[in-house]
Amino acid sequence: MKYISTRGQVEPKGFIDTVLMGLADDGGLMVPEKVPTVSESTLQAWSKLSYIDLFLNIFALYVEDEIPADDLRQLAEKSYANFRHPEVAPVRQINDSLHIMELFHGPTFAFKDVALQFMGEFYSYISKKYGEVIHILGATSGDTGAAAIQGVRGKEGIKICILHPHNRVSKVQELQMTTVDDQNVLNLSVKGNFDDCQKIIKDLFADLPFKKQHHLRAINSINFVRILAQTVYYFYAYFRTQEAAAGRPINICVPSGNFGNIFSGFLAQKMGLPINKLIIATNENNILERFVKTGEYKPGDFRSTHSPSMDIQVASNFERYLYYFLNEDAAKVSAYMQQLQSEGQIVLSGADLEQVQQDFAAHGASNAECLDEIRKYKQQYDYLLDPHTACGIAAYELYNGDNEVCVTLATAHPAKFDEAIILCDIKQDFPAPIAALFDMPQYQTVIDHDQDEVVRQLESFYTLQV
Ligand SMILES: Cc1ncc(COP(=O)(O)O)c(C=O)c1O
Ligand SMILES: N[C@@H](CCOP(=O)(O)O)C(=O)O
Repeated sequence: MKYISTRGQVEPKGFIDTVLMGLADDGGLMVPEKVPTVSESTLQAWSKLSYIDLFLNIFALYVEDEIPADDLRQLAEKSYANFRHPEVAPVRQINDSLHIMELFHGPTFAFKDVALQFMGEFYSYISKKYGEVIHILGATSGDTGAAAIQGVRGKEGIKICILHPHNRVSKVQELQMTTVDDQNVLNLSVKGNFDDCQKIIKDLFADLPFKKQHHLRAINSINFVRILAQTVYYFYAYFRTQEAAAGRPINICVPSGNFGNIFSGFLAQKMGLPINKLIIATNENNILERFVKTGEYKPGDFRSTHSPSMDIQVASNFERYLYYFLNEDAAKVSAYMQQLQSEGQIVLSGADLEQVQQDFAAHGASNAECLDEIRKYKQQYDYLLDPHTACGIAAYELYNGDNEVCVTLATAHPAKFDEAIILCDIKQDFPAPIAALFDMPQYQTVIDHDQDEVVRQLESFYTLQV
């Protein structure tokens, strides 16, 4: 299996080189040269597998012989060993049409752990086996950073620097990142928003001499392995729901920001998983909703909402979708991305827009709707939603048709976002690992939104002996 760039200017690469490259060297995103498809009989066989065995079967199609099967199994087992639920990502039935897949049983209580625990193990393996220097650089609206830091803290041969928007992540997210005192971790709290942080790191990755000199590696969903690891739970969600669905079509509804999570669902669908509808749920930063409803992809004004991890206007995986939408024509993708940069928007209409609407439904929940859903589900089902999942539930309620079943992905534990829960007049108990954070000292450097300052911080971090 080889991987190529959505912009067509990178020589085909193997799996490991693709992971190490992160953002493609031509500014695009890496994708498989050919998406492997699975037959109905394979789906049938996979439907009984444990989470880890399913992971290994899916990864085998993409990694081929680059990582020996025993090594891959060990990496997967280690990655999921410290999840609090034996199933990794259990599915709970809420009522006849709604199932919730809980993706928050990992160490940092958000769905990012599912892929980032594996990435931490994977980078450590590559560093030991091939002597690669791993200097992770990432941007976060709160969850990716916490999960990535947790995945690699204290690991030999790896340093990690995470940029988060100053005062724009929840208190628990901030504490999860900044109470880590390992010498291989640097937290930069940037006076700006997530899009500013993401732009800085993408520009640094695009500076190829800088990237090479400092061995920069990506953990955000620009890295294809993040997408692949997330694909596993779409299969798992589908299989766990099939019996209760009893032949009814199964939709999957996904709280979305950077478009990485839902793109993993799109990939699962391309591989042959018969998901009926993929429903995009966003908040008041509703660029994805506007795109699906009107064909206009245009970053708007940034809004701070009750679901801060989805406060994103520039969704980096949109380019991967565009690539498949444009029938894998890299030249057209480059032209569209050029247009986005020069004109600030991409507009699709007519049959193109109809195609988008066949691929996705989308809803951007208002702040009020988000809180209403939290209150309603607590009252009706005694189930406490986190505000991102609550946006998902609002979209499920709008788009799940009669006689359809929907799995809504619960992307975080409500304890991470108590700011929203308090507004609903609900008092929750914090799980012990979260409660413990409040007594710990914090380590972070607050900086202006300034790429040169990030470079200075990185250069001094990389000279430190850890
Ligand atoms: C809790 C939570 N829900 C949803 C999302 C959106 O996921 P994605 O960025 O992959 O679209 C994020 C972060 O991105 C998140 O942290
Ligand atoms: N919500 C994310 C934003 C970054 O998304 P990623 O999937 O590209 O890592 C976060 O929690 O940081």
